[in-house]
Amino acid sequence: MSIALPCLQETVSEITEELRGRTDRGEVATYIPELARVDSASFGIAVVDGSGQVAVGGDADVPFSIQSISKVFTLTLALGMAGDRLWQRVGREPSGSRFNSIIQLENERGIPRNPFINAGAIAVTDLILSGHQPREALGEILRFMQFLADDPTIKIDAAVAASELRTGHRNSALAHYMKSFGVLDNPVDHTLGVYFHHCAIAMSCRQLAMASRFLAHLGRNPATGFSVVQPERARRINAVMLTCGHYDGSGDFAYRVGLPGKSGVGGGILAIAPGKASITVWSPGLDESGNSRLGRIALEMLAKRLDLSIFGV
Ligand SMILES: NC(=O)CC[C@H](N)C(=O)O
Repeated sequence: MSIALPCLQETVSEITEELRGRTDRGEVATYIPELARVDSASFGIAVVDGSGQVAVGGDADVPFSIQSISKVFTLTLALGMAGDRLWQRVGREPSGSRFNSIIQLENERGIPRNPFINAGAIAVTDLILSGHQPREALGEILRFMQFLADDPTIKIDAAVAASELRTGHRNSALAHYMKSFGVLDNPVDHTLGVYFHHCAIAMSCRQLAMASRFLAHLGRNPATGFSVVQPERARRINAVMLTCGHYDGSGDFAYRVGLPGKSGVGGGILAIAPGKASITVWSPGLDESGNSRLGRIALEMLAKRLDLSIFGV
């Protein structure tokens, strides 16, 4: 059993109070029309430590669209299915490009740089889909999230999925382009359908922090002792989160926060303090790289005050 983080709830409450009045929140994503309807003033934070202590602030129990944060969990599932064979389809290098960029695919035989940019996540979804109907693959992903969070109420927001299905021309282009290189096995519309729906899972900060406990604790759920992945795999997923989890903002996030993290265009950020805590923040306004602006600031404050950076003080 890990030691409880001292002053956890006080620190989380202080940060929530300090950030509540900030007006420089960035811009809410509008390219998925349904996401534009979210209240930009929302702000939530949840931290779960290894002793089971949960600290929350603001809108920690309001479900939001997890978007690309789902890619951490699809990567975990796909590694469980395909093992290291997965790395033949997708690299593990930072792209230095926007999350939905297509340019590297042409020179790199349709192999996406990493599993967290859109192209990479679509390739990972295609692996999960192999041999299954889209509905079964999606059910598997959703049940995995419910199991990890220990919460069967987690759902897919059908309006967000439909909104992205209608407008996701870039993702469709990425998928067709990869298919032309033979990187995708399944019909493109099946793969995209599953991808859009797993991005549209709605979860609260608390649910996401609970679901990612295994990444902070050597692959095990510290509450039950259940092993989700081997310690080595948890370490490697965290490594890819640190180097690639914030697209072309990954270097800046590591510099400022010093934790493996994964952002989503819904304004959520999942961060892992190995051996200590799993953390989720949510503020829908984004910076120029498509990462939550206030979310990153909140994590920077939290890591500093609780001494969480993996690089030391
Ligand atoms: N950065 C993100 O969260 C992007 C995910 C979004 N569903 C997309 O494909 O564009």
